[in-house]
Parts: sequence; structure tokens; C-alpha cells
Amino acid sequence: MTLKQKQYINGEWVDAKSGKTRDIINPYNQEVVATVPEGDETDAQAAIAAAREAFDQGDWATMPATERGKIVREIADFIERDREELARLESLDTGKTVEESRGDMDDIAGVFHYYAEIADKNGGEIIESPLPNSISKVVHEPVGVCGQITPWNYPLLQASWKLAPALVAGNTLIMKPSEITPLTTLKTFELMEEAGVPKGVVNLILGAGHDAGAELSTNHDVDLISFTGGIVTGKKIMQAASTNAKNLALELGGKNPNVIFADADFELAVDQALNGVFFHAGQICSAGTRLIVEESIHDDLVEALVERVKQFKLGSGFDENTQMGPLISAEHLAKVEKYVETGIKEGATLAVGGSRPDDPELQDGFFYLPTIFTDCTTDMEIVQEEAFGPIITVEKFTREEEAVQLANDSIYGLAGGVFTNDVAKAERCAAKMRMGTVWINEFNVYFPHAPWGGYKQSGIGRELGKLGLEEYTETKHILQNTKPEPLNWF
Ligand SMILES: NC(=O)c1ccc[n+]([C@@H]2O[C@H](COP(=O)([O-])OP(=O)(O)OC[C@H]3O[C@@H](n4cnc5c(N)ncnc54)[C@H](O)[C@@H]3O)[C@@H](O)[C@H]2O)c1
Ligand SMILES: C[N+](C)(C)CC=O
Repeated sequence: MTLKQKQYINGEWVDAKSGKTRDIINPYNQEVVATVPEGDETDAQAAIAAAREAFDQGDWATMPATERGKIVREIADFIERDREELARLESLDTGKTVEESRGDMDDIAGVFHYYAEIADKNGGEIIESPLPNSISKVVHEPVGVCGQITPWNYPLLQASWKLAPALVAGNTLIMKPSEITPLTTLKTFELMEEAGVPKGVVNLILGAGHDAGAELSTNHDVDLISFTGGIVTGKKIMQAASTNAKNLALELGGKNPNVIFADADFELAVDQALNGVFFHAGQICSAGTRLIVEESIHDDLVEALVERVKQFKLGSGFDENTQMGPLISAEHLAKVEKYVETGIKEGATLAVGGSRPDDPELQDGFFYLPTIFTDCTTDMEIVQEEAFGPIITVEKFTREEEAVQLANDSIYGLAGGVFTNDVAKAERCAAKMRMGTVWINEFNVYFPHAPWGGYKQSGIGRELGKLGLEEYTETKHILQNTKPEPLNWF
């Protein structure tokens, strides 16, 4: 592998100060695919110092936004150029199919292009001042030094949602990818160096969350922390960030409802119910794991889903026939198995799946069969908690209001879907569903122009779109008195 297996701090490729390393494992067969530094808080402190100096003393923050946009556009071009290499690295690291990874790389290049395009369109404005002889100006400035922490399921996609807007807005940053999936983020730091991002502006630290990551959320030289990951970690970060009242952006988990009415296009609903969950083996924050189905079509729908699920081809992400890869790790597989045991204990009926596959070729990987539970109710853990695996729970409803009430019965509010051919009904439901994204006759679609984020405990703030850029800016009001005179009060 030609990839640099180092951290990137202050424009240098470096090992961990402790000298420690971590093996990166392919979840398909547990082979070691890379060995990278295992950084800790001392590496994080060095990276924070570099980012602080680059922000306070360097010219990145003050250079014309058009110039920053050009560099970010070049990063997008390099991602397109190296698409295949990046996609293969992502699949090696996560186990997802190369076809999915190629799609991710296209989305990622799109994110860098989008922010490059709007880099110089976030100018300030002159507002009407109520005071005579004055000019009132509102300007947008970078927040400063940004800590960015990403998860393992969409390693580079989630990184791109943070890197591109932070850069075009003029911030400096320290990124810490998940310790188990750093490879495509590493490669992208090579590309950012090639594109000419100045020394100290972008820094990469590797290592576990509880030390390398925790330092980013506690250190007082960090002005903003942007985190994507689980709800438990998110709450810890929120608490740590309070010590210097950092700006905070949280993209957390979801337990996403997919409401299917009897008048929906049946084949479409079946297909999207499967797509909505089983891509990347259900390891998607917005997976539509809670099917909420109108009673009159419940049995037919479940039967159709089960038939299709039985045909799934599990295997290596590098085999073009594979539809679903493994889970990310042994630890995560154990967690998914535990949730299935809980579902059974709670009285849900296992319609299909519910175990590891017995195919001898899959025994070295962290595979789990696609699983469907019926007879589910909202009081069950299996319905309320994010298992983050290939599991669907099915609940029934008879009335529209009941469907919406079930959909909203969750601590989460990331995303949801509605399938119906009645446009007015779809819009009524979408208006009442308390989620950051609602899809109508669609599922799991996102693009750079539209904001992404959660209601309730699914997060704080938005990524993507113009709001995703605003997260990385402070807004300043400048009032100029053009005819100053003393008040002579004192
Ligand atoms: N809302 C979204 O857009 C979105 C997108 C992708 C994933 N997710 C969520 O991510 C979760 C899965 O990812 P995960 O298992 O990697 O999550 P996680 O919370 O375990 O880890 C995420 C990141 O946080 C770091 N971390 C762990 N403890 C930390 C601490 N104390 N301080 C600072 N950093 C720490 C980890 O090293 C990793 O880089 C799921 O809940 C999923 O829904 C959400
Ligand atoms: C935000 N998304 C859907 C790309 C990945 C969630 O895990």
C-alpha cells in the first residue's frame, strides 16, 4: 500500500509520540490491511497548537474566499481522479461493497465541489441602521480552530461534510477519524497536501476516542467541536465542550420510522424498505429500521420482504455479486446479536434471520443475516434502541394519526419515510413527523445542497447545504458612526 500510514501535524507526516501503533483490520476476513499510529492526547495537543498558530498567525483565515474555494475545488478534482483507489480503501476498511464505496466517493467529490462553488457567496451585507449617520454591516468570519470527530460507518463521507465547509469558511482544523477506519481520511489528507492547503491548516490525529478524541473536546484552544457518532459519546462531548463553551455540532444516531400506507405502490415500498435498511448491513444512521405498516397490507408486505431477504447474497465487498457485506467488528457483531436476543425475549416474532450465516466462506468475517421481527410494539427495546445492524422491526397501524404518533414515539428524530400515493396524506404526515429529514416515496437520499441533521436527541445543528457552512462561521455586526460627536453625559 502506497498510503502514508502516519498522522499529519503541522504539515509533517508523523508517528504517535508514544510510538504506539494499531492494526487496521478488514472486517470481511480479519486480515491486517494497514498499521497506523495510535495517537493520544499529546498528539492531539501538538495538532491543536499547530492549528491555533495557523489560525492566529497564518493567512488562511484572511485570504479571499475565492482562493480558498480554488483549493477546495482542487481537492474535489483529486478525489475524482483517485476515486477507484479511495473506493477500494473504503471497502477494505469497512467491508461495504466497492459499488457502494464508489457511490460514496462521488457524493464526497460533490460535497467538496458544492462548498468550493459557494465559498465566495457568503459575503456580508449592509443593513438599514436606525441610527442617523451610521453604517451597519453584518459580516461572516471563521469560528477559529475546529475539532472534528467522525465515525466508522461512512468514514470519508462524514469527514467531507466537515472538512469542506470548515476550509472554505477559513477555519483551521484537527480531524480524528474513527480509530478502526482511518484509511480514506488519511488518503484525503495526502490530497489536501497535494492541493496546497498551507501548513497547520489541516491536521490529522489517529487513535482512540477516549484520549485523542477527548482532548479535542476539552482543550480550550479549540473553538468548535463537530462530532458525528453515537448518542452516548455525543453527550460526553457536549459536557466536555462546556468547559470553554465551545461551539458545538452533533450528528448522532437514529431509529428511523418508515411508514407504509396500504395505498402505496407495493413493489416500490418493498424495494425501498429493503434499501432503506440493508445497505451497508444496516450500519447507517438514517436506516429505516422501524417499519410502520398499515394493517391491511401487513401480512403481504412481510411475506414479500422475507422472500427477498432470503435471496440476499452476503460476501466480500470486492465480489460484484455481493449485496451485503459484514458488520464492522467482532464487538459490533456481539452487540447486534444481543439486540436480537433481547427482541426475542421481549416477545417479537422472528420472521427471518436472527443468526450468523452458516456459509463456511463467511466464517472469518463479522457477518450477520438480514433479520426481520414482526409483532413489535413501541415499548420494546428492539424498537427504541439503535442496534445499528441488519434488523427491521415491523409495527402495525390502522389510522393515519396512529402512524404519525408511532413514528414520533422515539427519543431520536433523524429521518423517516412515508410511502403512499395520496399526496395530501404524505404532506400531512411529513409536516407532523419530528425529524430532520422526511422522504416521501423515497428513502435514504441526501445531497450536498440540502441540510442534514437531527431533531430531538439525534443532534444539534446541521451539516450540508448553506446551514452546513454557517456552522463554521461567526457572525459579526460592525457599526460605524460616520459623524461621531461626544455625548457629554459624564
Ligand atoms: N447523524 C449522522 O449523520 C450520523 C452519521 C453517521 C453515523 N452516525 C452515528 O454514529 C454511530 C456509529 O458510529 P461509532 O460507533 O463510530 O460512534 P462512536 O460514538 O463510538 O464513535 C464516534 C467517534 O467518536 C470517537 N470517540 C469515542 N469516545 C470519545 C470521547 N469520549 N471523546 C471524543 N471522541 C470520542 C471515536 O473514536 C470515533 O472517532 C451511530 O450511532 C450512528 O447513528 C450518525
Ligand atoms: C448520513 N449518512 C446517511 C450518509 C450516513 C449515516 O450513517
